[in-house]
Amino acid sequence: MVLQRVIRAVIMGPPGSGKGTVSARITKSFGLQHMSSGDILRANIKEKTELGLLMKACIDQGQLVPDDIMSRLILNDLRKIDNSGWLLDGFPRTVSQAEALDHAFSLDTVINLNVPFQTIKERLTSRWTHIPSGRVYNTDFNPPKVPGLDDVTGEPLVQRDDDRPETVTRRLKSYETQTEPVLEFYRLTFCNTRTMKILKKAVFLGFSSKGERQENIPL
Ligand SMILES: Nc1nc2c(ncn2[C@@H]2O[C@H](COP(=O)(O)OP(=O)(O)O)[C@@H](O)[C@H]2O)c(=O)[nH]1
Ligand SMILES: Nc1ncnc2c1ncn2[C@@H]1O[C@H](COP(=O)(O)OP(=O)(O)O)[C@@H](O)[C@H]1O
Repeated sequence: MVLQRVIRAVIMGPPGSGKGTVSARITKSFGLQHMSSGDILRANIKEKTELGLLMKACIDQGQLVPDDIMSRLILNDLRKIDNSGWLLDGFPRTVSQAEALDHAFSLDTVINLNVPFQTIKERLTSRWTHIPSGRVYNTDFNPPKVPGLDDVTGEPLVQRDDDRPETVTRRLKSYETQTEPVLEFYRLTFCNTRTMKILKKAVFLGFSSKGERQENIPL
């Protein structure tokens, strides 16, 4: 099904909660463009751009890229694709980024994946990624057809440097302190300033601890 009107949506959730996996399904079903901040940063690292070289150490250590750099990068890219609908994955990660996005675009929906940290730690140790496309696999949940190779291109899969257990712990901590407040920001923004029409459309999606069940919880 391809939607006729432009939909602007954000998908949130801790690292490893399944944002990339779920985004691929949503964007295919609804004809939206998928924009992943992590994929954009990893493409810059792979191509050894100035930004990629500067940000690699920060990302490998599980720290967030500075807000001003990130907001400029993502908002510029969004403006280029804004004539079609989009689903934003990995941005905003701080309240400051959410405010920058809010000044530039009006969102229709925020989706939140609620997955316990212990489940995330297990998932990330078995995550394998095809860096050029951002496709992700999992040796338990959705293994590639040929072990170690991407289903579409046949190119090798890698384990991300920042999926090491000690870095994952740091990223989850940063999620708690810097990103969870963004959920509250959206609860307040949607409740206070949007019209009832928009409010009715806004949903939070909840997933069970195993990530399989789905609930629609109106804001
Ligand atoms: N068991 C299980 N694994 C999942 C599910 N969704 C994603 N995964 C796996 O968990 C890992 C993290 O998912 P990913 O989409 O990369 O998460 P992101 O970091 O939030 O974008 C990957 O190895 C996925 O294959 C799910 O619903 N159940
Ligand atoms: N919006 C953002 N603000 C700051 N840093 C970001 C942002 N998006 C991605 N990054 C950096 O890139 C890393 C990987 O991001 P991402 O691929 O979204 O990982 P995951 O979904 O596994 O958390 C983050 O840990 C962080 O260092």
